[in-house]
Amino acid sequence: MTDTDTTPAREAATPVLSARDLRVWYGSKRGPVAAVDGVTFDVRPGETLGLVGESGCGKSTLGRGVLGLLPPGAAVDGEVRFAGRNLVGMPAKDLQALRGPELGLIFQEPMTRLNPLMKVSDHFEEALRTHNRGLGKAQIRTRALDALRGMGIPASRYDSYPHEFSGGMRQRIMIALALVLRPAFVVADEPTTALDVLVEAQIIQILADLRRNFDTALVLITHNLGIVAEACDRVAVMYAGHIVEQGDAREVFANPQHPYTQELLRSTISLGTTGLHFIPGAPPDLADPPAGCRFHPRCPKAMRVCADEQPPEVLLPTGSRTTCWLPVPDMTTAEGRLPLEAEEIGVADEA
Ligand SMILES: Nc1ncnc2c1ncn2[C@@H]1O[C@H](COP(=O)(O)OP(=O)(O)OP(=O)(O)O)[C@@H](O)[C@H]1O
Repeated sequence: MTDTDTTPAREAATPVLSARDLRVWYGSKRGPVAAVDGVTFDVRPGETLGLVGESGCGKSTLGRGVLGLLPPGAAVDGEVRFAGRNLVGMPAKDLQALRGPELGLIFQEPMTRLNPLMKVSDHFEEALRTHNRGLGKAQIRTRALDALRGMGIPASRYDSYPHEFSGGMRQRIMIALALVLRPAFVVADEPTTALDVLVEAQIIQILADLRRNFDTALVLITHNLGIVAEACDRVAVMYAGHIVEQGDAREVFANPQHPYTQELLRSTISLGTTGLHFIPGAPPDLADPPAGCRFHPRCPKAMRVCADEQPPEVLLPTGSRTTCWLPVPDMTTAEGRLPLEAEEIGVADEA
């Protein structure tokens, strides 16, 4: 396959958001936790980038770091280009002004984001008034009801309180609230985790409509590889603070290059699953990650070089990128390519 075979027209569009060498640390008793450690990616208009990886690999930190929504005590470095400006280091007031009308975030716990004392209508009025001062009450109502209808919430519930809705409905209200401002870029962090599969399918459909209708660029953080296969144009696979593989979602799923992606895909349950596969061991402590490739202690294809040196990022003919020594035989010695025995890396017992 050539580059052009797998490159959609969208690839040519200027990215809405570009992250370059983004790093985020948290302070901890054990020293700094490098939760995002040198991450680079682009998201283009109307594109959905799925961000996947095991728990604790830094997905939420990346999503929040991009939007400047990190807790106190977190440090961030690198560049996040959006509308010609770098969001990293931008004054809080300027960032606050971009959030909502330009940058949106959909969280996974709606009840903690909706004010129990405010009706749904109050939430919409507050969001729209803050960012569209010229809108009258009737216009606000029309915009809000349109957004709610799109989420399957009837107009008759406009004046209800959050506790009067089911969990799935509250999540849809939250999404409507984030989308009513039509932001150019949205991070959706596990937006469907707590929901049943029918509501989940509905929300994924709504997110797809959103990018089709408004060209919204979306980063979708999820544990569910099925959702990525169905709803994402591109996928980025995160392991221990790094993106280890990224590319066209269909290409990566059909032809995963990084052993971590291969293992992650093997661990997924499907109708054809005959036995359960899991990846031995656990992601490393990010306050003290292993030298070389961070996946090497768990990698079934690890070589000596993987334990010693960080792998380079390799651009593959398909347009995918992988950070792995396997595709670069000419960059290491024959000895470096000898297989690494499990006992040499201390995971023999766990495996
Ligand atoms: N506020 C914090 N203070 C200190 N460490 C944190 C904080 N938030 C996250 N971490 C650490 O940063 C690392 C990445 O966490 P993060 O929540 O970003 O991962 P994740 O891939 O989104 O996980 P999950 O899928 O479970 O949400 C973990 O080691 C976590 O313990």
